Amino acid sequence: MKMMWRYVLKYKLQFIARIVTISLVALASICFDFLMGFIVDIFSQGQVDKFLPITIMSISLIVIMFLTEYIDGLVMSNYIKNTVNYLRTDIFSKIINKDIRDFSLDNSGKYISILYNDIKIIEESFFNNIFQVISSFISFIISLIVLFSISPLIVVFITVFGILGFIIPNSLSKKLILEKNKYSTTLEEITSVTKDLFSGFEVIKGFNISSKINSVFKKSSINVENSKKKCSILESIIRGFSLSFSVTIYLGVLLVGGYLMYKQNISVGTAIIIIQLSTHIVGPVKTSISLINQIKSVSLIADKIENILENSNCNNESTSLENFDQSIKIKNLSFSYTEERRALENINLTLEKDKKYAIVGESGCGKSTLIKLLMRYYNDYDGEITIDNKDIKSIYSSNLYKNISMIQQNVFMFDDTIKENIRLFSNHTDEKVLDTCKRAGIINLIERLPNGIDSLVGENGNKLSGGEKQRIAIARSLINDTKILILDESTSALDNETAYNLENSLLSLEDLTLIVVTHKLIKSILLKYDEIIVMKEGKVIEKGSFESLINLKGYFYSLYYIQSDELDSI
Ligand SMILES: Nc1ncnc2c1ncn2[C@@H]1O[C@H](COP(=O)(O)OP(=O)(O)OP(=O)(O)O)[C@@H](O)[C@H]1O
Repeated sequence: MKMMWRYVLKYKLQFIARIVTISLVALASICFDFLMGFIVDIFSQGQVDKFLPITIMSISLIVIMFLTEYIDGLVMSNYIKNTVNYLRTDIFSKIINKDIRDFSLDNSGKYISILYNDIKIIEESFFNNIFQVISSFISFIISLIVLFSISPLIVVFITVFGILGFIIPNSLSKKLILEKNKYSTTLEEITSVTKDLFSGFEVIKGFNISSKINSVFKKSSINVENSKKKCSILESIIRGFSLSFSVTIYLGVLLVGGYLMYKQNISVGTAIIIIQLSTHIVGPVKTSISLINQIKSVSLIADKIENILENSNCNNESTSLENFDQSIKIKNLSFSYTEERRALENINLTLEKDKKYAIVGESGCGKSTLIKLLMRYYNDYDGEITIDNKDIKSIYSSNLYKNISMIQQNVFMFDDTIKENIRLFSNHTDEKVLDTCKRAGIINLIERLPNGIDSLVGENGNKLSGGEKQRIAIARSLINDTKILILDESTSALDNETAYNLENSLLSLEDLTLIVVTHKLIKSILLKYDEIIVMKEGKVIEKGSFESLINLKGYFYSLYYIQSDELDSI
């Protein structure tokens, strides 16, 4: 909850300004009560000479009430705009700065739900209500002081019933807090489910499972509505209690005021002022209980957001790496995703600058995991990875990712132009983008498109083929003159000829350290690698040139034999 108060007070001046403006609105409304009393007294006592001044006062008050209400609205909308925007962008940046392990602990639908559903609940139940409570409190105190000066008896009566009216509904608030939290969880679930179902649209159609999917969605939707219904019922019980107590107070004040007037202790005008002021006491007692409960109900949501945003890894970046000059060294590297099984075990490797490495092995042997650690996707491994003798954990991200980049099997495309997808919103010129397109082998595609590099790729590149997306991803790395390029099955979507040409051209780039994870064991390509790293069950079991591994007649030999008909010709 502390986190929420930090956001509430982020724009302190605007917060204070809003308190001032709501106080003015409350004061203007109390002035109106007095004015009503004065007007009644003037006429009941026949003071005609005061008619003109009271008319002028009335007109002035109308103008003041309009202005205070208008200024208060302006101040409030400004405050909410800035605070909610700050809250949302801050949460977004915390999510985006998570490391991959932390990020993948939660379904991305949860993050989306925080950014939209939870923030909406927080805006409505927390930010708006805080000011309403403050406003009610100000009206309550002023009215109470004024009433006390008129009749202490009325104040005693109000205080007793006010306290009772506060305590009883308040005891229901804990239940409401829990229900609100459940409601937020069901919203999260439905967002995750919807996101997953839409992502799998093609599978749903292809396997004709629309009706089953409808029932999955219906179940989530029913959960949301049931949970919302429980919250509404609880809120109406709380409102019912508040209403009963406030009506009791209101009627009690009326009776005492009427009695005082009957005894001629007070004038008719003063009786009207008492009745009017009591509405400023009853109103706040009635509303602030449910407002305070709504504010409290946000506390569990706030705690949940805080937990989700917590980052288990602290940032240790303190070393610069302007250029990659020597080698990457991996020493005694072990890593597990889960406690049950090691994905990598005691890996020792040296990858020298400008050399070309192929990593091979059966599916699930740990190839992708190894390169994810090289990319620093995960930090919690045993052993050490250094680049030019600098621990990669300590290298500034900006330096690390300037020197090293990776292209994966599934290429992510922004819903933007080919140009922006290649230069990733940096300042490279069109000429440079086109030149890179040539090197990555997509210039033919670009020339066919009416808008060239300014053509839109569609949501996640759905206007492009898998092979085109992979070539755009390669161009994305080449444009930044990356020193170390890692390909994780990146040519899998290309036809054999294109894949061969692309890999060949990357292998011929002299100032590039190339690390390629591959399943395709093609002799003519493998011969060009300086070293082939062979993995099995999380370990590096063989390494060397193609010739030496074949001569070894070990694991690589059998892998190659299974895949290749060429063996006889070696
Ligand atoms: N995020 C994850 N959580 C838990 N286990 C994982 C995760 N990613 C991979 N693994 C497991 O770690 C092991 C190594 O996976 P990895 O993806 O590195 O294999 P790979 O050799 O690249 O396989 P492939 O050639 O099929 O891509 C596998 O047993 C896999 O199931």
